[in-house]
Amino acid sequence: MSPTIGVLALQGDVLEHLAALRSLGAEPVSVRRPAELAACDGLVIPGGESTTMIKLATLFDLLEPLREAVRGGLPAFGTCAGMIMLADRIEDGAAGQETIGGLHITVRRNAFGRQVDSFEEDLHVDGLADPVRAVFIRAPWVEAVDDDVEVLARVEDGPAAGRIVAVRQGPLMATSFHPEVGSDDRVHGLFVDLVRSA
Ligand SMILES: NC(=O)CC[C@H](N)C(=O)O
Repeated sequence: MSPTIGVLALQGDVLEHLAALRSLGAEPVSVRRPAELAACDGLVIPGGESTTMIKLATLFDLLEPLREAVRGGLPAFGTCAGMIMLADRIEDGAAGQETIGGLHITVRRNAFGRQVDSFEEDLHVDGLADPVRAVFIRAPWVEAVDDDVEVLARVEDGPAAGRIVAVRQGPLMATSFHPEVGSDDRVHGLFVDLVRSA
C-alpha cells in the first residue's frame, strides 16, 4: 500500500516535495484544510518563511489540528522553515513566533548569517551510504537537542562546522537544508520509510 503523504501547502516549495514523494511511490496530497490533514499517513512541512507559514496556519484553522496530529504520533518531516515549525523552541524568531512544536529541539532561525546565508555542501546523513548535496537557503541550525533526539547530520566544513542540521525523534524528522532541490530523493526516502514503519 502506498502511504498518503501530505505536503503542507500554505506557502513555500510545495510542488518539489510532491514530486519527490510521487517518485518514491507515495501518494502525495496538498494539505490546506483539516480534512486533508486527517487523511494523511505522514506530513511534509516545506521550506519557505516560518513567520508567514504560522500566520497562514492560524488563518486556515490548521494550527491546532497540526499540533494535535503531531502529538498523536503523525510522522512529520520539516525542511528549513518546516524544521522551525516543528521545533519546540526558537532562538531569533519574530516576536512571539509560535510553532507547531513536538520536536524537542531549540532551533536558531537564519543561523548562518548574511555572509553565507545560502550555500551548498556535501553532507553525510545517518542512514545514507553516500553524501547528500545539501542546499541551505537562509537556513536555521539546531542549537540544542533533548536526549530523545537523534542527530542525523552536522555541517562538515567552514565556520559552522559541527552544527546540527538534520535530526530525528521517533516519527519526526527535520533538516535545515532543502532535500527537494535537485533530483536526489534519498532523504525523502528516509521519511517515506519512517511513515511505512509507523
Ligand atoms: N529556506 C527557508 O525555508 C528559510 C527559512 C526562513 N529563514 C524562516 O525563518 O522561516
